[in-house]
Amino acid sequence: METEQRGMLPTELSLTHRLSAAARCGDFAPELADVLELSPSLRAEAEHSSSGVPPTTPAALLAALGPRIGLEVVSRPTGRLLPYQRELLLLREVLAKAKPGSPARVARVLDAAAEASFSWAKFAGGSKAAALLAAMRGGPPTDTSRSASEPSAGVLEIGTYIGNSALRLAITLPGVRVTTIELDPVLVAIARSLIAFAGLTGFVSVLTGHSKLLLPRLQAHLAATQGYKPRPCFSAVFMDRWGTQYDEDFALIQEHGLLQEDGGVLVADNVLTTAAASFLWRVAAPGSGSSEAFASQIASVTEVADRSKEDWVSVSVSLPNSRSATIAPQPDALARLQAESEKLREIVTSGGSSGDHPDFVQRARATLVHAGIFPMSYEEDTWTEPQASDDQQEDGGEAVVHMGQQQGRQQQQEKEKEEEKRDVEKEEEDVIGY
Ligand SMILES: C[S@@+](CC[C@H](N)C(=O)[O-])C[C@H]1O[C@@H](n2cnc3c(N)ncnc32)[C@H](O)[C@@H]1O
Repeated sequence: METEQRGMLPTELSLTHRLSAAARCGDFAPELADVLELSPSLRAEAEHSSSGVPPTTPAALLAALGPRIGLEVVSRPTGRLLPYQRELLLLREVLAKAKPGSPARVARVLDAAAEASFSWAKFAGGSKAAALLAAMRGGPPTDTSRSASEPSAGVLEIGTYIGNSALRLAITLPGVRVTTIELDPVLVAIARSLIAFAGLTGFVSVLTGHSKLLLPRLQAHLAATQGYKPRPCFSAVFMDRWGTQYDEDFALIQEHGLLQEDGGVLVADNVLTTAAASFLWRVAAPGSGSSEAFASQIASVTEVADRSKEDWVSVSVSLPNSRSATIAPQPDALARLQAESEKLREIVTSGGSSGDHPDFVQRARATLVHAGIFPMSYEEDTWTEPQASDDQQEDGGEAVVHMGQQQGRQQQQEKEKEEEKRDVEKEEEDVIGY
C-alpha cells in the first residue's frame, strides 16, 4: 500500500494529487477533491507556523471550502453512501454549524452529531473522551517541561480519523503541540480541514502514514520541522486503533524512546472490545514485570453511540526505568486471545463484519480478568463472592468472569506480596551497597 509511505512529504503529495484526480472522476464523493487539494498546504502551515508562514485563517478556509463542499445541502443522505461520504458530512456539519476559529464550538457540533444522526461516528466521545482527557490533564504534557537531554514534543496520537480527539487534546492542553498520525490520506485531508477551521493549525500537526513507518522517523521529522534537538520525546501518547496492533506500536515507542521516561502518560482506547491482550500484558498485568515499567489503571467506559456497550481504556504512567524493564512471556490464554482478535480485525477491516461482536467481547473480558487485568470499578462495583460450584462454572460467561476476578485478585495479592518482598530485599541491597 502506498499509504504506507516510505518518504514523508513527496509521497504524500503525489498520492494526494492522484486521489483528488480520482475524486474528480467520480470514484469518491466529488467534493472530496477540494478537501484533498488543500491538505498538503495545511500540513506545511502546521509545520512552519512558528517560523513566519501565515496560517490559513478559519474564515478563509470556510470561504474557500464551504461553497465547494455544498454547505447549503447539509442533510443526511439516504441509501448507500459513497466512500468517505460520512466523514465529509461531519466536516460539512462543522463548517455549516460551528464558528470559525472556535475549537469549543467545533467540539460541540461533533458531539451533537455523534449523539444525534451520526451514530456511526467512530471517535472517542462521552465517557471515553472524558477518560482520555482526565488522564492527559493528570500528566505533564507541556512544551515547557523540556529537559536538555529529552525535550518534550507534546502529545502524540496514533489514529486520527477526522481529528476529533486531536481537537479535544488541543483544547484540554492549551499551548501543547499535538502530533497525530493517520494511515488513510483522505481522512488526513478531512482532519486537517477540521483542525484549520477550528484555528488550531499551529498546534495540531496531522501526518499521513502507517505508524510502523512513521514512528521510527518521527524524531528526525520533528527535529527538521520544529527545530527540536537532540531526540525529542512525547510527554503523552494516545493509541486509538485496533488493540492487537498496540503491541507493535508500543515496541517502536519503546525502541525509539518516544515516550518520556518517568511520568510519561500512555493511554490506549478499545483495549477490551478489540482485546489488546499482548499490550495489556506488557503494561498492566500483575506478574508480567510490567509494574517495574508502568503504573497502570484501566477505566471502564461506554461507547459514544451506544451507552450499553462497555469498553476499557488503559492509562499507564511511565516509571524511571520504563524502557529497560524485563517482561515475562505472556500466558498462552492471552496469546490465543490476541490471535483471535487479530483474525477478527482482518474480517472487520476487509468489510466482512460490522464490527459488533458481543460474544468475542465477553470472552475477551473473561480472559483478561483471569489474567488479573480488569478495570478499577470491577472490585468496587461488581465484585460478588463466587459460589464456586462446578455447576456454576459450567454456566459460562458470568461465572467465568467471577472466577477470573477471584484469580485475578489472588494473582494481584501474590504479586503485591512479591513486590513487597523484593522492595525489602532491594533496600537491604542498597544498604549493603553503601
Ligand atoms: C478509532 S479511529 C481514531 C479515532 C480518533 N482518535 C478520535 O477519537 O477522534 C482509528 C483510526 O486509526 C487509523 N489507523 C489504523 N491503523 C493505523 C496505523 N497503523 N497508523 C496510523 N493510523 C492508523 C484508522 O484509519 C482510523 O482512522
